[in-house]
Amino acid sequence: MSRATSPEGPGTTAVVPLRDGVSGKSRLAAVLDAGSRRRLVRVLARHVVETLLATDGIGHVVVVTADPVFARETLAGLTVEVLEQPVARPGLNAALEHAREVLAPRAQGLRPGVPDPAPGRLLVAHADLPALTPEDVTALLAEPTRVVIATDRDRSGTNLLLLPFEAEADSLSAAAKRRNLGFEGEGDGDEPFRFRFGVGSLVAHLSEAEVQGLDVTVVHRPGTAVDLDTADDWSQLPDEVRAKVGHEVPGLM
Ligand SMILES: Nc1nc2c(ncn2[C@@H]2O[C@H](COP(=O)(O)OP(=O)(O)OP(=O)(O)O)[C@@H](O)[C@H]2O)c(=O)[nH]1
Ligand SMILES: C=C(OP(=O)(O)O)C(=O)O
Repeated sequence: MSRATSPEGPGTTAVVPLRDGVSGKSRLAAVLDAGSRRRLVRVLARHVVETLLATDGIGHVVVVTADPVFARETLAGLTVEVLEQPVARPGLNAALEHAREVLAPRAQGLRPGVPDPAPGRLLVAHADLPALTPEDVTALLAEPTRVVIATDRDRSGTNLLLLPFEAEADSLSAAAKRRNLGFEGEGDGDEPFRFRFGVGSLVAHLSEAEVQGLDVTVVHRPGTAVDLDTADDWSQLPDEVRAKVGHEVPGLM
């Protein structure tokens, strides 16, 4: 069941990055034609957004995409905000930076005057997690650390990432730590947590948390670990999840 969400409501803001309906799921091209891949992207994105909407503690769900028409069609009927990724900022990490820049000022004003035990948190959730449940999301939100990473099946990637909206007060020292660690192209301070999704993103995000002085928990749960990118991922899903997704995308069975 969907809960009503609004930018003014309490809770964590969830951001779901979503590609267009044409270029995604390329690693399944050998087993699925373009129409079926598009259908799959839609089915998975709806599942993730519905799961987030059904989770207590998620106050607002935002999808960031370069293809808002596809996203709106895909998510028709769901209480979700579609945020357009600027053409000048291509790629997954840039999409998330854009979303954070738009959403952070709103998050700061979520509940003026009301003490919040976990103010201004952002949850990034990939749009291709077929086994994700509200219980999984609740478990992430309940972790006591400021950063929570739900890793993927082989424990090298990041499928969900929970973090504070804002850079820590000591972000000047964060910039210095980055330079000490030999990261290139660093600024002078006031830098937020850098999104580093891509190959090896678990280690990259752990390094980023260290640079920011943020404590971190790594979570590995059946519902958060399988992002559906390959035929092998598909084979690892529980039977009931495969039956449900396979019913909607017949080419997968
Ligand atoms: N807004 C946005 N989302 C992206 C972009 N690239 C990937 N995503 C989303 O980020 C999440 C992880 O994507 P990936 O698994 O890396 O890519 P994919 O398109 O699902 O699959 P592949 O084509 O096999 O890489 C999914 O929710 C994608 O829809 C991008 O450039 N912009
Ligand atoms: C983007 C990532 O993974 P994938 O491309 O496998 O979805 C990641 O784990 O950071």
